[in-house]
Amino acid sequence: MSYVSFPSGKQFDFVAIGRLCIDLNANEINRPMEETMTFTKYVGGSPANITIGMSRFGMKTAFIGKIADDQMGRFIASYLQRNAIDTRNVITDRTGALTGLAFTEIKSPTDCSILMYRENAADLKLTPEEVSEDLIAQTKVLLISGTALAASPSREAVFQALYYAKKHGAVIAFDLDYRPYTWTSPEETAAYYNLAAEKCDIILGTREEFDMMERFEQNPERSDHVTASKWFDHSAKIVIIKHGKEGSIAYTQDGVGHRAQSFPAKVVKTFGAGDSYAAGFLYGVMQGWTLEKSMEFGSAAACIVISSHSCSDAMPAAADVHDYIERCSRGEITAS
Ligand SMILES: Nc1ncnc2c1ncn2[C@@H]1O[C@H](COP(=O)(O)OP(=O)(O)OP(=O)(O)O)[C@@H](O)[C@H]1O
Ligand SMILES: O=C(O)C[C@@H](O)[C@H](O)C(=O)CO
Repeated sequence: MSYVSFPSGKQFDFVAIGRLCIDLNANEINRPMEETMTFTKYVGGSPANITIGMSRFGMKTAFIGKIADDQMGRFIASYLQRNAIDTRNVITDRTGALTGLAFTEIKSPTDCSILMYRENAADLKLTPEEVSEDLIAQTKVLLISGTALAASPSREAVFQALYYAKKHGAVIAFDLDYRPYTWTSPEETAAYYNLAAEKCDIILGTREEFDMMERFEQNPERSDHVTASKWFDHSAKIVIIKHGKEGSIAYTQDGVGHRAQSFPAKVVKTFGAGDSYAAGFLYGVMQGWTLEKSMEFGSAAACIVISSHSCSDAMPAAADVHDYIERCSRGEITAS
């Protein structure tokens, strides 16, 4: 059964808007940042990672965002291009804004944190006038991500993109991607997240991210079913609530909860699980697979990324994900 129908006759399968930054992932893992001496540089930012994932699955993709006018910005643009992502709407900032940097600390597979440098970040400078209506008119799916809502003018740029997506019939996916360090107050955060989510067809978030949006007021029991139901009064067709290693549940308008277990993984770090899960899941539903199969595919893609050093560069091809699922079914992969 198909819960979302994707428009046909579009040039792009998938366009995302939002954060483009640099991840500097600790090379010396299993130790605190104070003792970490070297890092490897990767493209980062949740929507960028998801787009790279979709492109590796063979989807036709493009990105809408803003990069700094410096070596880091040029590194990001060329990496996207090498991954066959259309960058016609990746704008170069001319105001002296900087590329956001995320230094990751990998103390253990379950204890990872991020040290962010996001003062005057270029990605938050994208203006509504810079969002290309033509590009959004030409995509089956538009993905938005929460961090771009944290400040103006990027916030208004996202709402402009939502307007164009509705106007031209693109399916809208929202990865909540809540990063507290980019926001100033819980009230402001919840207000903008809720306003954007009302307009979206597919909403993906962790239990904690939905808690942030609900502020515990409407749902003191933290029930996934209560969380999902609210969005079906707006535009949502699918609401996914992720529970890390415990798996995920997708609710549909008929009130049914579709569950997916996670797969075993030799975890290096947990960053990037949500991004690869989103890419795998969206790819699956765009192939017309069942929700269960799409979630399974997303869960296996997540395992590949969390077993690797990076988020973006580790995004797998579809054959790698199928292979991972088969190896798990043969008992060849066990948890770390
Ligand atoms: N330790 C783990 N072992 C196996 N699979 C995992 C693990 N952690 C996450 N996953 C898989 O990844 C999916 C998404 O993970 P999670 O709920 O942690 O998302 P997230 O918090 O958005 O991720 P991120 O850390 O990238 O922000 C889960 O539903 C699960 O399938
Ligand atoms: O901005 C962050 O929080 C880190 C990102 O750059 C990282 O690539 C990520 O978003 C993983 O989900």
